[in-house]
Amino acid sequence: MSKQALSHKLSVAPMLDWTDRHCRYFYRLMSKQTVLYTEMVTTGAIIFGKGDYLGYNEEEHPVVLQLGGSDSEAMAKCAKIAEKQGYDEININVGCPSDRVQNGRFGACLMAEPALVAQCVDAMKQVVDIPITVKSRIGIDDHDSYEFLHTFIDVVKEAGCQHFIVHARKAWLSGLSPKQNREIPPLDYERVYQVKRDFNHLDISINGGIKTFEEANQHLEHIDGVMIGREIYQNPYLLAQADQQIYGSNNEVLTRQEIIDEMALYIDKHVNAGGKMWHVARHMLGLCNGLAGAKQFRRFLSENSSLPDANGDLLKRAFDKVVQLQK
Ligand SMILES: Cc1cc2nc3c(=O)[nH]c(=O)nc-3n(C[C@H](O)[C@H](O)[C@H](O)COP(=O)(O)O)c2cc1C
Repeated sequence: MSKQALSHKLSVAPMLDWTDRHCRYFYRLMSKQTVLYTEMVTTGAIIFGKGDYLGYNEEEHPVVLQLGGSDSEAMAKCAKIAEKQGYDEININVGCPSDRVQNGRFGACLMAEPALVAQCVDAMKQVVDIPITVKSRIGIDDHDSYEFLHTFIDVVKEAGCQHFIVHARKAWLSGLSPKQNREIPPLDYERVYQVKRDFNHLDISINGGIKTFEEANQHLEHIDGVMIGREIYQNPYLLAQADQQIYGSNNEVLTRQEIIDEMALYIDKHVNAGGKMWHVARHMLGLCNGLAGAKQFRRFLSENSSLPDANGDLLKRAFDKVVQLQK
């Protein structure tokens, strides 16, 4: 029996070097319902790597592993490992344009090989019960017609992928850095809405340039889910309103002070286990954005979180600077 698909009305995008386990723990404090994606992890790292690439905190559920690869055997092997670890879903990266990723034959270049992506989905579905989903672009390079996107979805859905997250900007596979390719060429939301109209029975999420929950709710009139990346990373306190504003729930909205207190405990645990405060605090620099003292908070953390004795108390002291300015 396949496990139930997650409710993806809102998700935080997979972001390499950003959405690690500490970042996701922080986000989960603020929203119980938003779906969280890991950074992309490659099949090579999981199968041959020495690090703990799949580690996460139990509190993070619902949490999705984003996998990079295109060898169906390796993808199936990793899917099995991830399911055993307790991940709620596995998402295939068909959106990253970087050269490094293209050399490994995964990421956005796979949009040109829908049969290969379908083969991966099929192999993975044969060995796990959790959903297998795909994150893609609307097109790549000169393959930017609606038919190209339609064919991609059509072929991959036949293998049993029921949920597609479409970044509404095409990928340039050469000539632009991945960073530049997150701003150029322009977004085309209408194209993603068209996918939903044509594949009404599939779950379709939209991604790219979404900054507020008002915008998100407008998209949700056309589409099943909204994925937000950079805006949440830069302004994480936005997430504290997500359960109420997106899911219509009565979950309590944590104050920044409550978040600081919880994260101070988490940092102490991490530091006592031999970790570094900065690895957690770096994701929290934007927590006070919009408040007087936000700059001081950011600066104090940046300057002090790498000191050898940095711990949860330092986070509280950083926030005290903000509290003083509110009086
Ligand atoms: C620092 C950074 C790292 C990213 N890493 C990944 C990744 O590992 N996998 C992926 O599918 N997309 C990755 N992306 C793209 C985002 O998931 C998202 O599609 C993109 O930022 C557009 O959404 P946004 O405008 O809401 O940020 C990354 C984006 C950023 C800014």
